[in-house]
Amino acid sequence: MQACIKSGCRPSAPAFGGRVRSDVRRAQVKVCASAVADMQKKYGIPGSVEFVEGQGGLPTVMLKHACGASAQVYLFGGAVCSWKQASGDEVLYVRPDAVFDKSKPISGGVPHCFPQFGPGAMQQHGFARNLDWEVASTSADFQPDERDPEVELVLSESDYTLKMWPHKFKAVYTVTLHGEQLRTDFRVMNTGDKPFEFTTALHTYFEVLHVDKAKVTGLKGLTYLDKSKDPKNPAKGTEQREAVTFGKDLVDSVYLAAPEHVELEVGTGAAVAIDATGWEDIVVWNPHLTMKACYENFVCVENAITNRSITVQPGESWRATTNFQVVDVQ
Ligand SMILES: O=P(O)(O)OC[C@H]1O[C@@H](O)[C@H](O)[C@@H](O)[C@@H]1O
Repeated sequence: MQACIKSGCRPSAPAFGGRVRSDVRRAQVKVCASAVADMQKKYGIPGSVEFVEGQGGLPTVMLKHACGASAQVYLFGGAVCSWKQASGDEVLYVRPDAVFDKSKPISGGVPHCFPQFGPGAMQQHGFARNLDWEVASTSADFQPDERDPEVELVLSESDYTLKMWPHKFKAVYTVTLHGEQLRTDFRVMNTGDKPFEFTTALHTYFEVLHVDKAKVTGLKGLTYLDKSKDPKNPAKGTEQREAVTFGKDLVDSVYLAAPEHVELEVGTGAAVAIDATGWEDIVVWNPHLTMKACYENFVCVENAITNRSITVQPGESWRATTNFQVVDVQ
């Protein structure tokens, strides 16, 4: 039997919020409706991959697995904003202050931090979560006996990105549903003629029953940088606890050279197992009272490259994958 994220359930809070000026919104929705229809015609796969308008009329792609699981990906930011189990239970979290008018990144789901995790020279977390990604392809192949719906998104340099980061690149992000598992594959290619460097993360927001009950396991013994007091001069330490806990204060730590498998217990008896390749660090973040309205409901566990920059030579690429799965707490 599949583990259920909400066993020991509570009613979930509405995931999406935010207001957009109505005239802006009407214009945006009109443009978007025809763009979405075009995408559906070109890339839609009946029953598996469907292009629909999301919040604020933004284009999204819905991945639907035969088991009943689904994922919704916004082209703005290339952000997975919903991942539901076959039961219909949501695993990710979108903050109530999230806006869907492109005035800022969507605060929630799985935003990209690229080409900078931050703090640093450019805007916090870079530009990839502020831009429209393009659909490169979709598929729904048997893997092996059911179809795995998949979308491949791409982001390349533009005048906007070149001003901040003077490099030619192609970022390719593939999101797949394999049964109830959510899989991501992120590749960064250097399409220019000089090497470049970047840091990056998948800034994943997970819904928890209550932050007091949430725990991240698998980090014991690791060196961490605690950014909660001074992000520019983090305090270094070694994690002594079997589980990182939350709810008493701001938690904002980067765990270096993290293992490929960590788990977030969400407080219901279920956990999200995160299996990664290519990522090196894990960032654990909960804003505590700096976000009074919602901090009790989520924890971010972020696969990241933060402590050193990745260098990619011209014509070469870097790659990292994640596999998210709901499991029962052992
Ligand atoms: O940009 P967002 O989604 O509000 O997230 C901000 C937080 O993102 C986390 O990744 C950082 O570790 C925190 O330091 C930062 O405050």
